Amino acid sequence: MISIEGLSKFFKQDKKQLKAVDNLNLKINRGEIYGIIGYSGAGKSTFVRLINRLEEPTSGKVIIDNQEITSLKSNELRLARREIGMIFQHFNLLWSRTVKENIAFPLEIAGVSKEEREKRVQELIHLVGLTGRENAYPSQLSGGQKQRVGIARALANKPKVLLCDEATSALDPETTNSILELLVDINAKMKLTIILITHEMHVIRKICSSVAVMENGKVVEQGDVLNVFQKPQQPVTKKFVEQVMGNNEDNEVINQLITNTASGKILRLQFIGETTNQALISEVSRKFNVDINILQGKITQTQHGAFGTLYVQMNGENEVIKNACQFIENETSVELEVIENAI
Ligand SMILES: Nc1ncnc2c1ncn2[C@@H]1O[C@H](COP(=O)(O)OP(=O)(O)OP(=O)(O)O)[C@@H](O)[C@H]1O
Repeated sequence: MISIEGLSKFFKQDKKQLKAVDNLNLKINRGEIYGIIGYSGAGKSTFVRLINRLEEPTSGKVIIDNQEITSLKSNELRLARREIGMIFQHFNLLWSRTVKENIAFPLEIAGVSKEEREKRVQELIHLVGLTGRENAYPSQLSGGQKQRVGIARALANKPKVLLCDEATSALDPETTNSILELLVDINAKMKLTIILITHEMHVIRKICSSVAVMENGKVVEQGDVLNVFQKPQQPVTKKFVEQVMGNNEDNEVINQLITNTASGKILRLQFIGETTNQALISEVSRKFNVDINILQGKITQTQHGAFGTLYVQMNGENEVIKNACQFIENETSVELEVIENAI
């Protein structure tokens, strides 16, 4: 468990005090992938750098598994840092060293024997999918491969925690996905806690179980990713959710659907953590002899199942439609709202 208590970092800027991180309080469970999202300048990087004390806090505590990181002396801090790996947006690799030598670097510093180093480096190269590239230099690698080296290096000393500072922001969407999948794989295999900062909600959606939203140095909202997607409270959170879901639920859209739909009933289906959204439509259609047309909507996958809204048109006899609706309401976790009888 990681506990952040009253953590603050103030900088002096033009004789004024800038509150980059302002009284942060968070609890992060062991083994989870915890996302911190915020726009540029929100204080995310400063926060993540306070966790391993790359930045010294103005006040407050960081406690990892009962060890107060913020009160450690420099010797103790050096040892504690072996248990906190970090990866960066621009990879921070050593350009004059090969892939193998970059990954071995933290092991050399930790005084690991040559034989053991070589064994561990081979394991890591295999883990991050870089077999065959051991002797390449960073300049010969793609962005995704460079980040794989960064990840292998961060994992060399078998840390308990991995900090990811905008680790996919310099990568194209496809490479981003492959790096995110690698992080999920590592999280499951090594049971390590991942704290990831980003300004992209799809990164949170894809791999995080919990999220905190930062604005002006403060956490303005936090919770399970599904809950935050379902009921974003703060304007900034709503904007982030719209990055993924769009903003298609206004009355105008619904009115248009009603006008354009000639028969049957229009239903709004809200999926929250559902794993079988496609199966539901075909199941209801088969079971009740109704036709279901998907009119519009968006379903997206999170770590805890599907989330989103579908507008559908259901055609059939009134009594049958009623039974089908009752089935959806009573037998599934999908929330149903009958919008309107089409004319
Ligand atoms: N060393 C520093 N000295 C002075 N001000 C700083 C320093 N580091 C960060 N800041 C300021 O603190 C605020 C938060 O910066 P931070 O980099 O943590 O935000 P961020 O959310 O990570 O944004 P970005 O994604 O753009 O890096 C900004 O206003 C920044 O200018």
